Amino acid sequence: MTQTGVDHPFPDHLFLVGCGNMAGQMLSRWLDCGLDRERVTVLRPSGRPVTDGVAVMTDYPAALPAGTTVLLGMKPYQIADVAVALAPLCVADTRIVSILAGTTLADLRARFPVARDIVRAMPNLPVGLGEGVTALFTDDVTSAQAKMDVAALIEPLGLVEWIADEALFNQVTALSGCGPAFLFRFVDALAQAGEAIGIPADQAARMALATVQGSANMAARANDGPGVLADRVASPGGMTREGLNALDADDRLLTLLIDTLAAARDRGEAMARGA
Ligand SMILES: NC(=O)C1=CN([C@@H]2O[C@H](COP(=O)(O)OP(=O)(O)OC[C@H]3O[C@@H](n4cnc5c(N)ncnc54)[C@H](OP(=O)(O)O)[C@@H]3O)[C@@H](O)[C@H]2O)C=CC1
Ligand SMILES: O=C(O)[C@@H]1CCC=N1
Repeated sequence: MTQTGVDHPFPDHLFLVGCGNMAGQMLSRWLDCGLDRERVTVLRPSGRPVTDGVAVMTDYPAALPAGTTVLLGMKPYQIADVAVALAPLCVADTRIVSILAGTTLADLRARFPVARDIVRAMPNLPVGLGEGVTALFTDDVTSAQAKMDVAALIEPLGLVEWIADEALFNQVTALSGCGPAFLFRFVDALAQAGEAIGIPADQAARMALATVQGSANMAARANDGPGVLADRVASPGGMTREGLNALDADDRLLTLLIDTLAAARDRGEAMARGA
C-alpha cells in the first residue's frame, strides 16, 4: 500500500466489482478519507457514473494495475460469472476482499486460485458515515502484511472486528450486517406504536427517530451497559417500569430478536450451500 490519504493508507489501485448500496457506501467513505479517485475503477453493468473522477467500466479490463485490491461488491449469486472473467486477471499479489454474504473463503479460494490474499469482510451500511461495523475473516494463506493492509483499509469505516472462526460469519452477518435493517424496523415500529396510542403520525416518526439516535449516542459514550441505562430511565413505580415489564414479559423482545438473527443466519448458511 503506497497511497496515503489524510490519515489512511490505501491500496495502489482499488477495483470494485459492483458498486451498489453497500460497496457504494464504502467507496464514499474512502473518498471522504482521501482515497485518490484516479486509483479507483468501478465495474458495474449499468455503467452508471459513481462520482466525478472515478472510472466506471461495463466490462473487464485487459489487465489489473499492479498492487490492485479487488472489492467483490456484487450480489453473491453472481460470483460464478464474475470469477470466470476476473480470475484470469488476478496475479499472486492481487488482493481480494469479498463482502458477499454466505460465500465462504473456501469457495473464493477455489474460484481465485492464483490470488494469495483473500479476506471476507462483512460491513454494514453506516460505514458511509465512518460509523459502521465490519467483520473480517481470513485464513493462514493470506499474508500478515495483507491482513494489516486490509484492516487499515477498513478502519476508516468504523468498528473492525476480526472473527476467529469462519463458522461464526453468518451469525455476525445476522447481527451487524443485517442489523441496520432490524433497527430501522424498530424505529418504524416505535413510531407506529406512538401513533397507535394517539400521537400524530409525523410527530411520532420524528420523536421515535430522535429518541433512538440520542439513546444510541448516549449508550455509545456511557460507562455503564444498556441494561443499567434502561434501569436508570425507570423510576421505581413509574411509567417506564410498566413499559419494560411489557417488553420483558416471557422474554418477548429477546425471543423475537433471537428468532430474527437465527432466520438471517440460516439464510446465510443456505446461501453457502448454493440455495
Ligand atoms: N446492502 C447491505 O446492507 C449489505 C450488503 N452486503 C453484500 O453486498 C453485496 C451487494 O449488495 P448491495 O450493495 O445491497 O446490492 P446492490 O444491488 O445495491 O448492488 C449490486 C451491484 O452489483 C452490480 N452488478 C450487478 N450484476 C453484476 C455483474 N454481473 N458483475 C458485476 N457487478 C454486477 C450492480 O451494478 P449496477 O450498479 O450497474 O446495477 C451493483 O452495482 C452483496 O453481496 C451483499 O451480500 C454486505 C453487507 C451489507
Ligand atoms: O441481506 C443480505 O443478504 C446482505 C447481507 C447483510 C446485509 N445485506
